[in-house]
Amino acid sequence: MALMFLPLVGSVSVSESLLAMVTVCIVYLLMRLQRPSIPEGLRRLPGPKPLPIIGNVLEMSTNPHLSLTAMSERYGPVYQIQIGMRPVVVLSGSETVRQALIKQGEEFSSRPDLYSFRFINDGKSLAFSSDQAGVWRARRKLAMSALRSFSTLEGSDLGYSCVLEEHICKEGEYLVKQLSSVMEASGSFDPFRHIVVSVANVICGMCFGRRYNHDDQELLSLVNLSDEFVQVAGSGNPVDFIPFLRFLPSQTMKNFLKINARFQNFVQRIVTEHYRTYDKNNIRDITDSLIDHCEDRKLDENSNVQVSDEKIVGIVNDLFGAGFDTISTALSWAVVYLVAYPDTQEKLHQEMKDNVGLERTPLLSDKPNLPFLEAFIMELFRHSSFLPFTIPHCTSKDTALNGYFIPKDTCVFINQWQVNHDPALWKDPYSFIPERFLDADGMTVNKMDAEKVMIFGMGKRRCIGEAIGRTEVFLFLAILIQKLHFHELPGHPLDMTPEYGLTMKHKRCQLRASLRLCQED
Ligand code: HEM
Repeated sequence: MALMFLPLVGSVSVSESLLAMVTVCIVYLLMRLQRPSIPEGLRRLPGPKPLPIIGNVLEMSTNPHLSLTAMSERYGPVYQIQIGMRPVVVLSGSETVRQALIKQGEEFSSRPDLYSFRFINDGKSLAFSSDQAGVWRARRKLAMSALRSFSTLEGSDLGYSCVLEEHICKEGEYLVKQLSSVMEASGSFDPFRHIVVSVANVICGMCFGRRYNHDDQELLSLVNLSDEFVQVAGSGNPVDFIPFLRFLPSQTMKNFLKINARFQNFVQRIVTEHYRTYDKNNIRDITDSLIDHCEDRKLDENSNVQVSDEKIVGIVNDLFGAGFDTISTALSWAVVYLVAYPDTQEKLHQEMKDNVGLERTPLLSDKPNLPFLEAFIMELFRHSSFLPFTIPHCTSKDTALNGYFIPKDTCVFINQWQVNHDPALWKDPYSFIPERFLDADGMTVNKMDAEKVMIFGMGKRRCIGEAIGRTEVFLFLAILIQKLHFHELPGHPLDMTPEYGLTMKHKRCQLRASLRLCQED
């Protein structure tokens, strides 16, 4: 268990360690003396007894989604752990999560001020920063409207319902060609390495009006760094909660800072170019539309909230970052599941053949005729739960949940993984069974069951890219299933153990794919 500290702890002298420990002990004792009193009628939160200084860090293990799920079986859907000296409330169970994020949404919608979040987008991230509520609301509204207008724009080609669909279909077809040529040249391919470029190109098109070649070194070096980003930004990173760890040398933290700086530079250069070529009468993409908002000073006319230009244009940084990592993780997992469950892969291909055919590119309008594909995607979201926790939340005032008192400014973890594996909600939750989402006739997806899956969060902080995410996963996957047959590389058995982080990825692997012939029986 202590292994999780190793990347964070370097060589320090004995006297420095002692001084740090004594300081921490004093702070710990002071904090215990200051424990909030519980208002009448409410109870103190249950939870495991914390150790001095480190709290419950050792019990969290390297897979907090599993250990915190196990704790919820013991302490119930609302309990408190302590990471270092900071109390953290953990929520699980669909009803409790819904109560907190929807019915008491206002009280649970802030973000905690966590150390690692200060480096994301230079501390100005829409998703991670602890912006004051009015500023966050204004930026979120702007981001949603920019996303909506640039994803629903009319496509230039006949047959596409919108520019988003056109982008995805073109990138999907290009991805098939790319995988085929890599297969021809090398005999195997790394799914994440190629999917991430195709997905990044879709969001780059919307945000910056450009696409990149699959061999573009600058884009590749950026998108392939996301593994280290998500490891640090995942819920429960000790450095966010144990202040003295910040002063110890850590390669992981150094890499995290480097990734953020590189990301920031990449976007900043594109934004500067956009400012230089901005033309009010020709708004080319989301970056232009955000610059336009700044120029017009039309932001949120109904409120007096002032948001800096930097924070407005910086929204594009969040959209680009969230827009490629989440979707490429989902799609890369999807390909791995297709290989792990070959009968399911064949059933999906057969459904495609029967309802779309093998000649034309699948479209969004085919969705109602591909219920098994929809069920497969729901089961992929549920079973992999590749976003095991939402981004941490924080209480904006003293509140109560299920009769327990939760003080203002308490960090809150929402365990999506637990909701998706709760035996009270799902029969045989650890098995991968896409059919569980189909009605008895096998022809329609049961919407009530589909809504129980939690992967985009819920309530006021719910993901603003959900519609785009669902569209991309569906269309890219439809194209891949129609055109390619995926297999294991002999001698390289699949390892489906996820690596914990903000988004959990499968281990990098080599797979094989063969082109499906159009006249195949
Ligand atoms: C399959 C794809 C995706 C998944 C599973 C996903 C999931 C999530 C989750 C769990 C959250 C945190 C919710 C919370 O803290 O309660 C979130 C937030 C967010 N997502 Fe996504 N997301 C996806 C795609 C996207 C895309 C494509 C974009 C943008 C183009 C995007 C933009 C954002 C933003 C800006 C936030 C922060 C919202 C806020 O704090 O107000 N996401 N997403």
